[in-house]
Amino acid sequence: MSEAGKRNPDCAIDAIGLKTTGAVRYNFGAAELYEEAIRRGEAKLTAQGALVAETGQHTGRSPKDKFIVRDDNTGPHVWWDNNKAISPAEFEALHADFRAHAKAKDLYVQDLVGGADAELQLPVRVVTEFAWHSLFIRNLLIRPQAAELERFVPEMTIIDLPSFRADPARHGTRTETVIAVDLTRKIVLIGGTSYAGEMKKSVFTMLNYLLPEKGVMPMHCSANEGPAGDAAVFFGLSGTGKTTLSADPSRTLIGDDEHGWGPQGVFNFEGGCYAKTIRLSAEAEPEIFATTQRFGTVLENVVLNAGRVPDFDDGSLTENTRCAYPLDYIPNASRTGRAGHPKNIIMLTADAFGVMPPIARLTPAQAMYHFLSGYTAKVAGTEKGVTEPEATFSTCFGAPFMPRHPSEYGKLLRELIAGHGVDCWLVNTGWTGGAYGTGRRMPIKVTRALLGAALDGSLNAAEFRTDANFGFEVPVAVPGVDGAILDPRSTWADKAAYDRQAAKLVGMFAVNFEKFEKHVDATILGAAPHLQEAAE
Ligand SMILES: Nc1ncnc2c1ncn2[C@@H]1O[C@H](COP(=O)(O)OP(=O)(O)OP(=O)(O)O)[C@@H](O)[C@H]1O
Ligand SMILES: O=C([O-])CC(=O)C(=O)O
Ligand SMILES: [Mn+2]
Repeated sequence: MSEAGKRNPDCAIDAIGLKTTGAVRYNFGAAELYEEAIRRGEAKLTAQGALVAETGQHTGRSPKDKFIVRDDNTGPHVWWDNNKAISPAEFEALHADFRAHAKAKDLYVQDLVGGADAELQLPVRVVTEFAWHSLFIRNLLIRPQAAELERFVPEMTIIDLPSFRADPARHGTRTETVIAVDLTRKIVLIGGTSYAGEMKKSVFTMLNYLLPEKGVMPMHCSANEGPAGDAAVFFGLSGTGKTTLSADPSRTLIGDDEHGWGPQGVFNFEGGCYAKTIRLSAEAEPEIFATTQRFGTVLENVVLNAGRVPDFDDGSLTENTRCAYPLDYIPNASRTGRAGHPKNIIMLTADAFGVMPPIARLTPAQAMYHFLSGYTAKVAGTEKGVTEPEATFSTCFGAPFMPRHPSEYGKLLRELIAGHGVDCWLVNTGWTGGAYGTGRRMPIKVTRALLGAALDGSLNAAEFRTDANFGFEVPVAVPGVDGAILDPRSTWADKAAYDRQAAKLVGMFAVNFEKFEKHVDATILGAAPHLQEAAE
């Protein structure tokens, strides 16, 4: 048994009101959790020593099954148009039923921390039914030192019981799946799903609620730092490239998904990464690929071939295949999880309409407009034979995780951008040469070259044109990049089709932004895209 495991493990669950006649495994490390997960038939070993688990029905988050307890404390502060409420009584019933469900189960407990800033950190106790979930969350959050564990007092509790089935009549849920968040008592109950990402995003949701009151901006972004100490943050919705682009051998990785920006600068909420692995290639993403080839990494819904080698091209379980690893599995990752104030903010979008340029410079007002819009596009399900992409607007680049009104986050960000003179950029990692179905995905090499120029400051010296539709500035030439790709219209064989597609997208932005109009001033409204007569 590990050193930490020698502490009375029952105390750890007692303290949060749980009891079980089963075993309680406290703060097990990777080796012990591997043995447990394999012994219990939860997971398998890959040929290279990673652990791989399947999640069954739920291979992604279930945002429609997420609920926040509406009480006197949260009532006035939560953005209820975006968050579903359950009553304190429904949560109580759920909590009691979770306790009953756990009463004879073996349970895994991890004492971890959210937030790399000592002043702002949130100690979290995570109790799971699955050993592999225990390893996942141990990889993802910050692992306290032994001395810190001795005096660990949890502020937040997560109980994750995938075999639990919620009862809509009794618990106020939509289905048997539930993610119930009590922001007041800092308890999250997860049932009816095995998707591990729910746990990490629960901590994110909690910090997104707690930190604005302390004047700290929580962000769905990755972050890294250049050799001159220049930090950059990369906002973006799922699949836009936060994880891929923040892993950059020339820069120190701070984190891949969730950060705070406070008076001291930027800090990671987490101690690990959760990377997409579909079609992962050693050539395009060597650092991330390497994490999948070693002991300790958790692969989720990745299919193995007969030799137990991961087949990253196999999306038969889901397109959302993932790997979860501690931050230090990336060479050149920060040991502190902290950096100074960002010099650059990148807003990532995967524009499947092929309308947006691969990079554009934003004014502070345009940055606020795009932050509140939170645009990306999803490619339609191939099985249905539909080729038309679907626009997604998710405010703050993370609406499912934002308990407060976007204007609160927007105000914080606006002040920080102004106060620190940050340069802002929009980067399209989506389609070029046409929309999805006609064009191709932006080569990662191109995106990296453009980002390199933005982050080292050289791009600011380029010649820019103003985009006719979006009003932002687009570089005309960048050393090392084929100039044609900078102007999306020029990459389309059919210019009229481009203009129609651009008009459609501008229209979608306008409709989406209506709900924010009364919350923003004229400067931000003036940064909205406007349809122009096309050139030529
Ligand atoms: N030009 C590009 N830039 C970035 N990623 C690209 C590009 N072209 C293709 N990709 C692929 O797109 C995916 C980007 O996913 P990534 O994991 O970085 O998203 P994310 O923003 O971290 O999402 P999540 O919040 O869900 O973790 C990767 O699978 C990557 O290989
Ligand atoms: O949490 C997840 O499932 C993955 C993620 O980062 C996101 O969706 O933004
Ligand atoms: Mn990611």
